[in-house]
Amino acid sequence: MSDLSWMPREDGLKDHHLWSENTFGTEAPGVIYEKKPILDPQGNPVDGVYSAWVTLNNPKQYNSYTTEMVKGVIAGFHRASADTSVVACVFTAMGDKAFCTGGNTKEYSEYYSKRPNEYGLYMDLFNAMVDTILFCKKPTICRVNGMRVAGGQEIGMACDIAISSDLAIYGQAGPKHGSAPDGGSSDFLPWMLPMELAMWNCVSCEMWSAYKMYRLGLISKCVPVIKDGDKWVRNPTVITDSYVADGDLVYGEYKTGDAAKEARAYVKTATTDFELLDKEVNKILWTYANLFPGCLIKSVEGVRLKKKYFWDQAKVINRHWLAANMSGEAFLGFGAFNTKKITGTDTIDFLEYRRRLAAGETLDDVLMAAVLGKPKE
Ligand SMILES: CC(C)(COP(=O)(O)OP(=O)(O)OC[C@H]1O[C@@H](n2cnc3c(N)ncnc32)[C@H](O)[C@@H]1OP(=O)(O)O)[C@@H](O)C(=O)NCCC(=O)NCCSC(=O)C1=CCCCC1=O
Repeated sequence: MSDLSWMPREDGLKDHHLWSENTFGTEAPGVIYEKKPILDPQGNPVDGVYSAWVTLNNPKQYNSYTTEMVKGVIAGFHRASADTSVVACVFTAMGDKAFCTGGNTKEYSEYYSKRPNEYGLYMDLFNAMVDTILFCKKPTICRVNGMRVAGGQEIGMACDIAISSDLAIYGQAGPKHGSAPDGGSSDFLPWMLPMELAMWNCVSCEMWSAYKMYRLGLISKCVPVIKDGDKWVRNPTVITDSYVADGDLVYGEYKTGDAAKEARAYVKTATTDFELLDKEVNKILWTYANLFPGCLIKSVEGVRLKKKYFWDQAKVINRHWLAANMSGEAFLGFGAFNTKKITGTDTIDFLEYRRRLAAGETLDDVLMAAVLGKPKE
């Protein structure tokens, strides 16, 4: 007897989503979740297969993520993961300035500093955000629409592939503003850049151009977004027309002097258009759509495993250090950045801080007041 109709079976689709659509919204600050049809190479939408877009929406604060937004990102990647009609998940942000500049420094300074237990709970959410990106059962693409800095760099690197606007800058901010790049950068950067460059990028807080990161292999592609009439203009603040000058590598380095001033002035008033960025994203989505979904995600996760290796080892102990640090250097660093309009300076007096530590002073309010800026008259 070959008919199995006698076996009891349950029909229909189960709902595997953990969060409702209410986690998302279109009001800033927030996270937008959208499903968009996959486009064929001619730009025509195809039936029944989608990309999921998770969009950080806090452009006034350079798309830094608030606590609520962290929850939105977790929900977004989980929703994409559990939706079989989704081919891949695109992680991007609103506007043309920033993809994300990390944790919200206003929240860090005004709420989390001097509240280490609260920040520990926040870090549990932050870690879950990186975990959910790395767990997503769909390939993930970071569509870098602008600067990718600090925690923004970390959640961006958690994605499988990055396609970038050529106006974007990349770097860390922690050691300057009171934290350590422990939300993924100290784990991912040494895989993705040569070790010495990973070290310098992690600690120096220098901002490197998208072209430099393209040259170094941190990102897959970097495209122009300035449109002058019908002409695309590559970021004029960066050297892109030569590789070597005077025996040194120059491709991707910033121009200096008058050339830099002129280029910066041009960029300030230029019109941006993300058509080429979206074309690149669509090309990748189309490639994915035409692969076996099971074999594709197994291959992706096989590579991700290596990224996860160091992240998984350090994320829990890092959470505890970051929580404790909220009572010390984070109070100073994020406090200085958050009060820059009041004091006129966005960092502490590092040298005075070092002198006082060397003299064995306690880290009390007297020391803190001595190294922070003062309200302007
Ligand atoms: C270098 C910058 C990214 C860009 O500098 P610049 O181009 O000069 O712009 P600004 O004038 O500084 O910024 C424009 C306005 O945006 C506000 N802004 C920018 N970033 C943030 C942020 N992260 N949170 C809140 N608001 C932000 C800025 O205040 C301006 O507002 P205004 O009202 O004055 O117009 C520079 O902006 C910069 O360094 N930003 C701070 C980066 C930072 O320190 N991020 C947090 C690092 S820590 C972190 O992300 C972590 C993640 C997980 C693990 C632990 C951890 O610490």
